[in-house]
Amino acid sequence: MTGIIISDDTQQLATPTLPDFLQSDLTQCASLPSLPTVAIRVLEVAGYPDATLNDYAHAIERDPALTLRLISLANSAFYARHHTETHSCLEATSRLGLDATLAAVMSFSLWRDRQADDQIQRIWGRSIVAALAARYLAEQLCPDQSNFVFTAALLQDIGMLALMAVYPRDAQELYTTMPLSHSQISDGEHTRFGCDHPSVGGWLAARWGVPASLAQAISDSHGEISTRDGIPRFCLRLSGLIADAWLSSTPSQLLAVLISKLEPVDIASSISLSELLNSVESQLPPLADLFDLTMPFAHDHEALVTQAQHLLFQQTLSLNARLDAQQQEIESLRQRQTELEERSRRDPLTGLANRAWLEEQLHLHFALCREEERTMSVVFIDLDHFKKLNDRFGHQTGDRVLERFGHVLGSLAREGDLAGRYGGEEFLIILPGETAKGAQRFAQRIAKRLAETPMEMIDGRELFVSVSIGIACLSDGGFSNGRELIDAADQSMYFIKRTGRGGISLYGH
Ligand SMILES: Nc1nc2c(ncn2[C@@H]2O[C@H](COP(=O)(O)OP(=O)(O)OP(=O)(O)O)[C@@H](O)[C@H]2O)c(=O)[nH]1
Repeated sequence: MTGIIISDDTQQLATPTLPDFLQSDLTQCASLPSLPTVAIRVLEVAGYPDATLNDYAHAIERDPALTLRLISLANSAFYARHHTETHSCLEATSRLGLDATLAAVMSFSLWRDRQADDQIQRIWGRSIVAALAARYLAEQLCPDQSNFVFTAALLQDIGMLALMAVYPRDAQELYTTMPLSHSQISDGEHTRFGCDHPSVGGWLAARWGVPASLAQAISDSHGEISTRDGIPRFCLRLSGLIADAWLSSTPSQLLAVLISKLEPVDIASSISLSELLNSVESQLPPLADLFDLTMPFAHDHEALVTQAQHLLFQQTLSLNARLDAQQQEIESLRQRQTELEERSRRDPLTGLANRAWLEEQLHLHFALCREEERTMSVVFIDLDHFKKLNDRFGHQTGDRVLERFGHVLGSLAREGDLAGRYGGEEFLIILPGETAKGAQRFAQRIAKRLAETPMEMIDGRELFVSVSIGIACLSDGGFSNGRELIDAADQSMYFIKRTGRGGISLYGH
């Protein structure tokens, strides 16, 4: 038998704190759920480390109605499975165990003087379903804590009773929207009261003087489903969600959500949801009778769980389809972005790199070659007498010549080289790793190709163009940046222009 023992340790657990206004309203509320003297006396007994069952029984026997209820509970199918009938308070208490006795005393006491309106019926209905589910889970996962988990689950919603007493109208509005899940109710409570009912419940329980560990469990009862805060908390929190599903008009949908929440929790794979629901259903009627409750809905559990799994499967399929569609969209956006980036680097007439991309790449290669102590060269090309060509044959012919020249240049550049149009009829080729001699050979190949290849046919006559080429090599000039390298190649090119055009000049040679 496991009892709730108040030790110094448990007393040190944090008492839930509430907003000041709420604490003051709760404290001043005359109709706040309270415990009758007998329940207070039982709590006092629970506080003695060496309290005996006899002490409990004596405290309870002062209230004959309560005693009768406890005896009925002990004789109910839930507790009496393998026992003979109990007739005394002492026998009942020893059969129930201290935790269940305490929970029963408090629940009956709280329940007894309340009008059994629909709302309260639902709150207690949920608590009872949750308590049975919590007990089943705890028996599977942490058997030595099952009484504690049962008690905490049974009392997890007492904060709702307190809020109904203090703010009847607000609570009425909020709770008539039930069946909402309790996480939705908690959101509404936060908006209206600045905190939710589990915190209020924990505060109220602490005020009654229940063991601090129990008050803490009540205030933690609606947290996230994980085993991070321990298995008993996991059972407690899961029990509330099961009760939400049980009471819902669309149980399979809530169960589907629940199954997906349980998927990442390792320990959950050992729980059979349909067995759990069957167990709750078989134990519910006697317990509901004891509380004079209309029994919450009965369900076909096998069908319900299958339906929930089917629903989850469909949701997963449609989620996957949505993810696929999103993935495709992201892929096509990525492609489009790559295309746009590529286009923004190209000269539209020749298809070669544009000036901005040439300069960016030149600075990169310059820095890299210096760092790796490699050389590099740039080749600056200017078409000769291009103005005359335009004037004589027209701008369109000029464009076609530029386009074809760009094609020739592109075909002569090797992998790793970057050929581009620097502006107008000027072209630049970056040759990473290339010496001045190598760059010169490259320039000669261009000149040779131009001498052999007409750039245009005009009235059946071939039109050839010549170019002036300047070359600068990193090893030849003590250059400190890419800009200086281009300027040097440009100067060499102008030397050719000045000395008659159609030639190649190497900077510094
Ligand atoms: N068709 C065409 N012409 C262009 C383009 N860009 C620049 N030009 C022309 O190219 C000509 C360049 O003239 P200049 O700078 O005097 O050079 P040049 O006539 O080649 O003389 P030199 O370089 O001294 O041989 C100008 O008439 C520009 O209008 C273009 O995209 N298409």
